[in-house]
Amino acid sequence: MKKALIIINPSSGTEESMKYKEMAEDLLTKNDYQFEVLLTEKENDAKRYAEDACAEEIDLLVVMGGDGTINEVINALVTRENRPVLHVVPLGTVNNFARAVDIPLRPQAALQLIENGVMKNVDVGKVNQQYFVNLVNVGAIAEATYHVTTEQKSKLGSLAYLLEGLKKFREKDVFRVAIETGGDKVELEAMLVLVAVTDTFASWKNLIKEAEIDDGYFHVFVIKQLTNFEGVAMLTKLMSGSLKEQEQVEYFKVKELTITTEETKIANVDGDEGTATPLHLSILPKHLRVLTQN
Ligand SMILES: Nc1ncnc2c1ncn2[C@@H]1O[C@H](COP(=O)(O)OP(=O)(O)OP(=O)(O)O)[C@@H](O)[C@H]1O
Repeated sequence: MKKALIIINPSSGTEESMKYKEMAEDLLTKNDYQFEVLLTEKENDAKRYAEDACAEEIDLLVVMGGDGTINEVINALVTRENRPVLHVVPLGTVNNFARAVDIPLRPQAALQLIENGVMKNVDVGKVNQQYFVNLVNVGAIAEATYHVTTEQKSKLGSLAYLLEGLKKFREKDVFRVAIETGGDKVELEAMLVLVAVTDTFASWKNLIKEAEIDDGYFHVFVIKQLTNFEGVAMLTKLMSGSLKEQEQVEYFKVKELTITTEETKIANVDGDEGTATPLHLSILPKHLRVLTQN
């Protein structure tokens, strides 16, 4: 019999996870899995459970939660030899990972992947000692994230970040940044540096149309100082997926890079405060197996 583990964060999103627990159990039983269910109670529980699952050579790891929970699990899986297939049931408010990998956003539909999902190998980014599957950013949006309250987040979802980010843009917080890649070094004045693995940003898919989750590259955007008018134009470009065509944007497509800022800046890694500059980034191509739709 195949072995599975279900990890549930009962506090994620609208807290409806228990409704889906039984559905997952039924589907796993029907598909010849022997399984266990573990509920998280606090930060790092999901990470610990996922590490144990690797040690026990589990075949399938079902994770029900938001991006925070998924991020913990991914950080547990990436360094292990025996990595189970990851199956995500999105229960968060933003669900960037599910959007990026084309996992249905309706939990009932996502659960069906146990039966009819296909396996996709996806890239993972490494930044200093941390791993990420979506986006690292330094500057306005990174700082905005810390000012968004839980209440704003549950009311406005990803829009809350965008609004706080725009406020920061208006404050014109510019910093000097050096981007080094393969022996080349570029120095720029920036308001925001984005390093994307996927095409999804703040819950919108196709915003970074250059990026494919399995192309083996980072897509790096350095957004230079903008006037208010340019800021609006840039947002429009961003919404149409053509950010790199904006004059105030420098774009790099690379497998590894180092980002150094004049003063230490905190980088936001997949939605959470992550690590401080300098950032050393490298891509692990097609490193994780994830269940997605046909
Ligand atoms: N039982 C629990 N009660 C409260 N917090 C928990 C519990 N279990 C885990 N956590 C914490 O909740 C954090 C965030 O959860 P998660 O990202 O899955 O949901 P979310 O915040 O609703 O989703 P999103 O990030 O999309 O808004 C986890 O990183 C963990 O620290």
